[in-house]
Amino acid sequence: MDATEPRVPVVVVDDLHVKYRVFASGKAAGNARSGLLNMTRGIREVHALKGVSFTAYENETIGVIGSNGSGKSTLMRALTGLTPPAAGAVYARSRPNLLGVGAALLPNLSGSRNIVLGGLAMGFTREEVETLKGDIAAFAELGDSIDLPMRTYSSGMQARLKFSIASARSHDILIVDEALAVGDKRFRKRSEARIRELATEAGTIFLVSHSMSSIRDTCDRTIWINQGVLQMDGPTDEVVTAYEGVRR
Ligand SMILES: Nc1ncnc2c1ncn2[C@@H]1O[C@H](COP(=O)(O)OP(=O)(O)OP(=O)(O)O)[C@@H](O)[C@H]1O
Repeated sequence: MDATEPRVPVVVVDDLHVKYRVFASGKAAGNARSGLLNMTRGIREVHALKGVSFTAYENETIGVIGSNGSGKSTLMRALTGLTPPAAGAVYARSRPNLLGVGAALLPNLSGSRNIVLGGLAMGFTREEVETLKGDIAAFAELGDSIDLPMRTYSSGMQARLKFSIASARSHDILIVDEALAVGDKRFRKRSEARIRELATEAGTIFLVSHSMSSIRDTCDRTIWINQGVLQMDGPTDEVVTAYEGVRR
């Protein structure tokens, strides 16, 4: 992109807080006189995101990293609107899509039938699905297995098919959560290339991953979430190097 071109903001996250309320197994305090149980003692609050702020721009591919339980998935669910903020806000140009068609696929149907089903579930018309069917099957590289029921596929084969269906459509704002961790190395390289292609075709991509090589190969910018706080936000190389430094 030309450095003099004004950057178009696509997602603005403003001082976002997310809290979960969970019932912890503990001693519920009894109130002898009323006979009612005081359950409040058993409710624990997890403050999963504590004031996260950043702006994502058009055509950026942003890596999201952090250790287990740091708040990455919570942040992504908040972007899609699935998890409501306790405070702060998320503003987005259009609704961010989570890459995935998992729920729509049926194990007893063949790969080809699932391509049609998954395509329709993603909002393609019948004609569009018919046109794209061949490309989706070719990208998945499942050979003759494409005519076998999906329940006979290995988890890697299923992941390939899901990725191929989900990435057939370009999205304005796309969230890819660990989808690349499955599949073999060659497929991972091809899916990374496909993600870069989607980023140029359309808008903005968030890639959540524990694979630093995927993040380095795919993202120009990376945000690091640590215990619910935005620890660092900047060029991928700098952020990943700092992250790997503290994990050593
Ligand atoms: N539905 C939920 N109810 C209660 N607590 C939750 C819920 N989902 C997540 N949490 C808590 O919120 C915190 C952040 O979890 P989150 O799943 O966002 O982390 P993450 O960075 O995506 O982790 P991972 O790398 O393991 O996928 C954790 O402490 C987790 O236990």
